[in-house]
Amino acid sequence: MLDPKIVVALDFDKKEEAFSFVDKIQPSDCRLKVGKEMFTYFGPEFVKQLSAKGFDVFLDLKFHDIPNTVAKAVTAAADLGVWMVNVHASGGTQMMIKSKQALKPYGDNAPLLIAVTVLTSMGQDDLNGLGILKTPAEQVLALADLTKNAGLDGVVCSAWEAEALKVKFGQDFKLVTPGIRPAGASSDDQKRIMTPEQAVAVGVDYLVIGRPITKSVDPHSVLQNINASLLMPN
Ligand SMILES: O=c1ccn([C@@H]2O[C@H](COP(=O)(O)O)[C@@H](O)[C@H]2O)c(=O)[nH]1
Repeated sequence: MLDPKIVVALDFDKKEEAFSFVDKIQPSDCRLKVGKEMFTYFGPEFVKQLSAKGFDVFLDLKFHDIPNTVAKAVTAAADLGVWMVNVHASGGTQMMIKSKQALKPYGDNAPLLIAVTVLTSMGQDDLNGLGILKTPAEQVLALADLTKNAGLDGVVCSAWEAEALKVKFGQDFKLVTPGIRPAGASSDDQKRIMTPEQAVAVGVDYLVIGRPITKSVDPHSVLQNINASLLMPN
């Protein structure tokens, strides 16, 4: 069975541009991530259109609210038929437990439920600004611990934390990492970055990549080249 590792962040403000990209690729090349921008513009119908083309969709809305509200939002995502959905681990244990319970009726068809730890755009200064004195790695570990204990399937983190998380939580605990940048690419607003090849080598399960692919002059070739690089031994 195909299990593409790349999840392309479809952050476009025009549906036509997103479809022009999607029409050049296959579900065997990558999965697709729909985040706040495209979901706010184009809604559930857009997600259904991507699924109808055969793509697994990661609905990256990072729910963060009281347990009842988040559990219902996660249920709505499951009804939409997405492959993966996420919440913020900092929403707390009860919020995560209730969200996981909400997916029970879906059995094997439930989406993977993962939790965001520390955004990849944040470094030590950003954490300190929030009054958090732990290092990003320590804070990720603490939030991943809450996530694992709440029974979720994995976390969103940076590839920098991947090795330690796999050692502590095991191979089945999924690691989904944005902040992936091919060598030489601009880091944009990302702070904790790693190349696709290095990220796979440290145990990342799914690589979220947006602008380095979608803003390039030949996005399809960039995607193919990254996929090819993942097959080569380091
Ligand atoms: O910690 C996080 C969580 C989510 N994201 C999302 O991933 C993509 C990254 O896009 P790039 O263009 O490759 O930077 C984007 O949709 C973010 O909302 C993240 O970057 N970091």
